[in-house]
Amino acid sequence: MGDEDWEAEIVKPHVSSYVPVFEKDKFSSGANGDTINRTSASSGMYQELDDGPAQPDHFRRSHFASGRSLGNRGFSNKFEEDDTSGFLKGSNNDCEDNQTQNRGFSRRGGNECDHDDGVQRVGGLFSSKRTAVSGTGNGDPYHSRSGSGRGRGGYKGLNEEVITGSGKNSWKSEAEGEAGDIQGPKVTYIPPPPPEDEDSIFAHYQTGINFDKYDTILVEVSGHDVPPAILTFEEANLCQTLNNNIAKAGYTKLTPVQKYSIPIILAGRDMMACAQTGSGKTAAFLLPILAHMMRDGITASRFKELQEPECIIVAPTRELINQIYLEARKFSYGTCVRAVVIYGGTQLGHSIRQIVQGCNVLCATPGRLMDIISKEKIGLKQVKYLVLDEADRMLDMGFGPEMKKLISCPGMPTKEQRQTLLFSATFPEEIQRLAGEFLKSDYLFVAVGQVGGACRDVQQTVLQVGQYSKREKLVEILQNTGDERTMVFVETKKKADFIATFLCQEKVSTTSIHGDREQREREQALGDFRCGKCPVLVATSVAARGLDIENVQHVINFDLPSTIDEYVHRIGRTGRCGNTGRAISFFDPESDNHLAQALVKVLSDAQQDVPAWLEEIAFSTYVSGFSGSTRGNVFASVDTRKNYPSKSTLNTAGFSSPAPNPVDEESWD
Ligand SMILES: Nc1ncnc2c1ncn2[C@@H]1O[C@H](COP(=O)(O)OP(=O)(O)OP(=O)(O)O)[C@@H](O)[C@H]1O
Repeated sequence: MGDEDWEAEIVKPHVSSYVPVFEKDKFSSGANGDTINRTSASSGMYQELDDGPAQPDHFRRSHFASGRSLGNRGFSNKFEEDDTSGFLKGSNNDCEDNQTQNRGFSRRGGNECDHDDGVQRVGGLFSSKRTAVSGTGNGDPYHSRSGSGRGRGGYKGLNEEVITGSGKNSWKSEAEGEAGDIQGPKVTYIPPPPPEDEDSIFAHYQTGINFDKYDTILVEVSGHDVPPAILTFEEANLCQTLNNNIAKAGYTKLTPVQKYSIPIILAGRDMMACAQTGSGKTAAFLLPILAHMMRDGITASRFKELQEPECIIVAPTRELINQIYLEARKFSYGTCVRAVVIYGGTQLGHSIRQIVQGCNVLCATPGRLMDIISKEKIGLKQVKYLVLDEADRMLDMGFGPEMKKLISCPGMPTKEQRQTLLFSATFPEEIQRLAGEFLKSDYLFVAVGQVGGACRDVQQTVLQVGQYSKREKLVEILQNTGDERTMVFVETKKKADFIATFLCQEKVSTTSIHGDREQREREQALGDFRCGKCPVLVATSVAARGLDIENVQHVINFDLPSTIDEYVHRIGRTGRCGNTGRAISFFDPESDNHLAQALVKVLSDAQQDVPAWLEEIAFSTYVSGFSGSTRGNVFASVDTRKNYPSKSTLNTAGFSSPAPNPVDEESWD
């Protein structure tokens, strides 16, 4: 029995959902009832303030307060003092908190993801036990990564785990943690079931004014024997129930990635697809998979001793996998296919209970998936479809090893026997090369153009703002945006709490999401943001990818991310599905110069204004041979394979009349 007494949990009826783990230690504040866990790993700001008797009352009162009147409160308040005593000092720690200073490949994807299940586990076939490898450069990029950021939910940095509570952060290797001295708390959170009524299941937001402009996007498909694209849902020849569900979801027209991916998947081909944020990649893989499952006549049965899902979908964060599950549930509504979601930060027994009720499509975060497999709660023999959403993230050093373990699990069909589908808005070359291990050699690569990967429906602005002026600028911007739903991205978990608190003090109704918050708090925060109760969400990169939230009009990069790909994902939280949005980024020349060149490329590719000062910085920090990750090409990402034929078309044209290839020739041969 591991840390979580899941067997007992299965037989015992639950007393209640929402069982807080640290009830005593929580303080709750503000009208929305949001809470901050004092014992969480984010020891910085909160513990400093909590521990001392001099904690200002207004801090407690204002945190997550509701109401919004951005008066001229100025900045000469308690937080000014904190600038030097707490936050700014702390922010240096913060930077170490989550990250190595390496800004390259090893940090791709930002600082947070969901490796863990909230408890530390030892032993077992797929135990979380990992060897901390201190060195890099052994030739295998996967070997130099950390295992799971365990404990409280976040990615703690490569090979390291932050031990808090001593007043300053110290570093500890994972191997030490494995010895058992950092036992995570037992996770008891049971997420509330999603609403079951049809209206809620099919609730959707409207496509935007630029939805039809998708028709002018260039698409390139490379590989042999490419199935022709379809132009309408009817051409996909899906069964009636699926068609009904598509109609109820409000889909009348295919997006480009759907036009190309659906026939490829229906033809049984492996594929890697890169398409801009918010352009419908989820339905692009769900619909053909469900169509095949319906054709093959599978039925979920709670009476099977061992559940053997036909489809496994993995994604890097809990909130994203939950969203994918809701899409799967929507499209499979009224069919015999049952989708299940399991993710970390929730009670393991709850995950198992969901599975044993019947599971055809298993949506999972990697940590929880490997746990369930190690406990032999699912069999893998029937897996016909394996989907990696945010595939570049799933294959990087953070999750890649977990994914490698997954495909070599006992019973898992080989890549020749299953269909593997990789989707993302970004796909760096080095990750594409790693992906070969997962895909059949004749996989197809679909690149749905949007220059540099940033969505053109997002109006991008970059402002030069030094570290010390950022808060003032943030408030100034929020004063002008009224109640617009805004996501504010910061680089560290502690800073997320700090800025959320600061904004609440400024009477901006704000909540925050990051990996040190309990899962219940994360879901509450997202819920409050989604429904507009808190129109501002301060987030770390844990919310950068995939989240599809109605009416996010605005993304602010309070801190720029370390990679340009992460920037593309973050700003993609707005301007989705033909809607327009705005992104404002604070560029601090003290820390962000390494991004200048890539930013100039992304901005100019998306036909945005490029500030002269940014061009100057880019020029002065010029790195020869830079192509902006996989950029330097009209497509977000290009197929790195050589000698594969490719065709690019306007996506309305199928493959019959290829448009002139706008791609520089050396990239496509
Ligand atoms: N054909 C369609 N017609 C109308 N709405 C659609 C269509 N396809 C997808 N959508 C909607 O567009 C929104 C964005 O889709 P989705 O989340 O799949 O984008 P994505 O490409 O996966 O984005 P990201 O790269 O950020 O993960 C969703 O609300 C989805 O329901």
